[in-house]
Amino acid sequence: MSFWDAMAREPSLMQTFYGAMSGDSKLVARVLVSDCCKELFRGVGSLVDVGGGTGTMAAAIARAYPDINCTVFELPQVVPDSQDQEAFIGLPNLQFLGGNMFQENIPHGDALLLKVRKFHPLVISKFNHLRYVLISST
Ligand SMILES: C[S@@+](CC[C@H](N)C(=O)[O-])C[C@H]1O[C@@H](n2cnc3c(N)ncnc32)[C@H](O)[C@@H]1O
Repeated sequence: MSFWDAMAREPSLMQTFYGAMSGDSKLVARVLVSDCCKELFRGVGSLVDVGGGTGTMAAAIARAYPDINCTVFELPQVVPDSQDQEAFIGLPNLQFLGGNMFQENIPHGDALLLKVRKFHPLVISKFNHLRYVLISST
């Protein structure tokens, strides 16, 4: 059983983990959507946050750039609670898609966002053909 599957069996652990991830993303998102990073988003019409957790980062981008269509691609067990968050209602350019990045095709996007500590070779091979990869690492 994977770490993620094991965690899915412990709702309180899930809440703590994804809450912590979201808190970190709030900080990083403040920089990413500030004027200093505007250039990164030039020409980007669609963005996929791969393993985007509860959507904090994608939502910040969707709010700052209403013309960018943002998708959070996450494990199916994380999506239902995430997409129902009240803060995301009224963000027409934000959607969630459940899937496993190692088993399924990552949806197409002009830009992919992936927050990891180190790259898994499988992930790199999937990203090779893409135009942009925005990386944020804690
Ligand atoms: C380090 S957390 C980062 C979460 C989010 N990007 C953030 O910054 O808050 C890694 C994320 O990848 C997701 N994840 C792990 N394995 C995955 C897979 N095979 N396919 C899709 N998402 C996956 C986890 O559910 C988790 O939300």
